[in-house]
Amino acid sequence: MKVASSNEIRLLDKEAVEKYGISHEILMENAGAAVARLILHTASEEDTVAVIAGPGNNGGDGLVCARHLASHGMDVHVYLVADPERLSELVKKNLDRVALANIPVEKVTEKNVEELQDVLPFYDVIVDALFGTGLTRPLEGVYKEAVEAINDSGSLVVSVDIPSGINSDTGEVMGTAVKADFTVTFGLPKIGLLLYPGAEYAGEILVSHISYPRSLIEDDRIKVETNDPLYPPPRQPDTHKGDYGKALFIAGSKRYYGAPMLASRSFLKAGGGYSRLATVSSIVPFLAIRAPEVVYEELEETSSGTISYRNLEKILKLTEASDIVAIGPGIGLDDETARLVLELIPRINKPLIIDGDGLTILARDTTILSTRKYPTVITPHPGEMSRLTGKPIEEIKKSRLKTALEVAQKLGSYVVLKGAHTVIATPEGKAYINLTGNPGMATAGSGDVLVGAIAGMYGIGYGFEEAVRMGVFVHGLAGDLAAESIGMDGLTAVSIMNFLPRAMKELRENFERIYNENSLPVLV
Ligand SMILES: NC(=O)C1=CN([C@@H]2O[C@H](COP(=O)(O)OP(=O)(O)OC[C@H]3O[C@@H](n4cnc5c(N)ncnc54)[C@H](OP(=O)(O)O)[C@@H]3O)[C@@H](O)[C@H]2O)[C@H](O)CC1
Ligand SMILES: [K+]
Repeated sequence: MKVASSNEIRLLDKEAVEKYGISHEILMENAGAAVARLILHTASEEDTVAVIAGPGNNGGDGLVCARHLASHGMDVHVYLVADPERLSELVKKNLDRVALANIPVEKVTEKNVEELQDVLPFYDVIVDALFGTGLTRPLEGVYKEAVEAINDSGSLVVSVDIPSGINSDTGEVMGTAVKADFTVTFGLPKIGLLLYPGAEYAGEILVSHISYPRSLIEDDRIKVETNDPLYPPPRQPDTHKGDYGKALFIAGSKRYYGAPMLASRSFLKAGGGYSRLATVSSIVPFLAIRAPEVVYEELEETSSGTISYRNLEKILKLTEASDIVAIGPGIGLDDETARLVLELIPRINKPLIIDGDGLTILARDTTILSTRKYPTVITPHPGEMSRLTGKPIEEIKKSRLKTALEVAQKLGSYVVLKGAHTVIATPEGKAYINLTGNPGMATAGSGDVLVGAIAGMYGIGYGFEEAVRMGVFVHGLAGDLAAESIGMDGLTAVSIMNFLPRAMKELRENFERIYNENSLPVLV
């Protein structure tokens, strides 16, 4: 499903009216009715409802909702946090309709806003219709106090379009924000609902298309989408291991032999066919015990136990017999090894995954990617992204989508910026926000399993972009299945790896359910 910025949704809003003859009044009526429908599905008709309406169209949606709930016999009160004289004509029209339907309306100002703290707890349901995509600055004064009263109420909170106070483009909290149980968002989901902390404040998100024409919902001008799963390519019956991809992992060192094991083994667990690990000879005997199904290529090592530059030609030869190559997990930062990595990246004539220390080394000279003729994906966590861009981590965490898109464009590479939620950006300027995964996956080695999962998706036959997307999707799904089975606390990278087969089985056998459980529900 497409995910819109506030500007894009305003553009779609404008085109719905100007190109498709759908008036703002119809859009607002559908929006308010959608929120009412959710409440009628969720609460009981005996419940009492407080609608907190703000000064703009978000408030207007709230007023429409109030009218629909009242017509179902619910006990509804409107608290108008706005100057009625400054309302737009359409919002004023809906305020008049509310008054004409004898729905009590109380004006909230600085003088009486603190009373909300006392009265809101008596309502079963609170509709947060203060601000939506028109929020332009941090909430202060009466609005801030209204939000805090909503959050302190203990009632069921339903936010209209976006929790008031959440920035619809970045997910940032602007001063303060409503913590909703549900958010009904209109037209298309907003980016700020899918990026933290907005994603946490939104509660359960439901989308209502409010009669937007399908062409607007699927408009290619909108470059961000949720990372919805794609059905896996069929596994042919008469196959041999080579059919599911031959992957080469250039990884590991005397100090880090967990990473190469996790990456090369996850490739097989995700369905890949033939996994080769080129690593320092001193750790091969240990790895061979833990991962006997991986084929090992022993490499000469430096005095610090990392892969020596002397292996350059041998490694290039190995890449020729591979379908996809991954470089970096646990490879270390030894100067000689770094020189080898910088020499290999432009000369590996295969699709390439660069991860871990390989990214820290790449940060020394990202221009080497520009000569590559084959697709590349980099899989940084925010710290590695900070080294690649020179931007502070805090800034990256606040602008994950923008940073991923910028770097993908600049490096001509796919970017997987890990974290909640992981963002995938393409060199063509598209982005996917992944919805699988859970906090338990923030564990050492999780990224190494992701490398193997991406390579495995390519191995089973997805195209490169699809393999990157689906690697992220199944990695998160495996983490979710693992958490379901053993809880989040004890979730380790090995647990995630061991649930990759189950994730693939679920994907093949219960695709519809997996799809529905991991994409945004449309409110009907
Ligand atoms: N997308 C659609 O198809 C539909 C959207 N609808 C609803 O419309 C809102 C967006 O409505 P809008 O009127 O643009 O803005 P808001 O209602 O979110 O905000 C109202 C005004 O509040 C002012 N503002 C902004 N930030 C603050 C602040 N921190 N403190 C005080 N006031 C603030 C701002 O006006 P200013 O002139 O003061 O800047 C806003 O304009 C969308 O979210 C949907 O709910 C349609 O109703 C249905 C279709
Ligand atoms: K809102």
